[in-house]
Amino acid sequence: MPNTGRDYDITVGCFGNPGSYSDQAMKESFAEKHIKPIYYDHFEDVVQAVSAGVVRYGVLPIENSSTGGITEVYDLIHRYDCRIVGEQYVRIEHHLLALPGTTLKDIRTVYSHPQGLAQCRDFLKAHPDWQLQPYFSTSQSAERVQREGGHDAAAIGNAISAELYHLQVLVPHINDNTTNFTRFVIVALHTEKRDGNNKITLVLTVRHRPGALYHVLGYFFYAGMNMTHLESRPIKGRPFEYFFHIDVIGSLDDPGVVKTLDELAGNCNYFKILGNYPADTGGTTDEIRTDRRNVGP
Ligand SMILES: O=C(O)C(=O)C[C@]1(C(=O)O)C=C[C@@H](O)C=C1
Repeated sequence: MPNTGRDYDITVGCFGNPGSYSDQAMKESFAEKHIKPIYYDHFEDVVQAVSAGVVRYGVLPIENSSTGGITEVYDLIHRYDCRIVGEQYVRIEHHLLALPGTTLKDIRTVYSHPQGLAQCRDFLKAHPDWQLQPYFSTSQSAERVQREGGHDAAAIGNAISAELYHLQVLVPHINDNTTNFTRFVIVALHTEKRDGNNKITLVLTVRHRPGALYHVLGYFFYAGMNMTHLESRPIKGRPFEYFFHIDVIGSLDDPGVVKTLDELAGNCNYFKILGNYPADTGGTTDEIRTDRRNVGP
């Protein structure tokens, strides 16, 4: 994040409450800053707070290595006209959390964020009698189990939540995919220009004719720009037409990249740059790369 010289001023909107994975992402991303976090129950609240200037930045999950794009977040960033100014990968290690003394036989209800439930589907399938209850975030689920104080409930969340909300880890490492990562984005109202911005996020629509997307992707291929993500989102009121959200490696300081994007924009019905920011190249991404070699069904 940029050094504003007035770090104590930095208000950051974060999804969930203390202990959520978004909280973890925020703390890693702003590790060297003094921030004032404000927590929100819904993804939209975070984006709205950024858009209204209540917070300077917002932290939201956008993509998971097991369950794919968190489509609501793509739509919100675009709809509220926010910009992406950073990204942070976090390794997701889900555990089954319950009050000390709880046994598996006691459990009737399991709370978690829908993503938490989706990422532990195989483990949960082995307990068909449990009622799966989607709740705001993983950490709020843990907090609820503590607050309600019953041995008939458990939450899916991380070890930080277990500690914060005085729960025991009843079953560790319950995510289906042992190499489970979520990519978080840092959003702001405006683009931030700084050295090391090497990833670009775009949103565009293509002309309605055969091969239009192929044609668009060809620009990246011929410019040698590595495309790291493509997500299609339906356009409201225009059935079977899509916004394409695209991440490519490149910097807007590079005249070749700017020229390629200009040409590309000329071939789209709609084209917007949502951000140019430093790709997260921390230790986690090296782990992801290693894991990519272990592909399987
Ligand atoms: O519930 C949380 O703790 C969150 O930060 C949300 C969230 C998500 O929506 O993807 C973040 C990371 C994990 O993938 C599971 C849940």
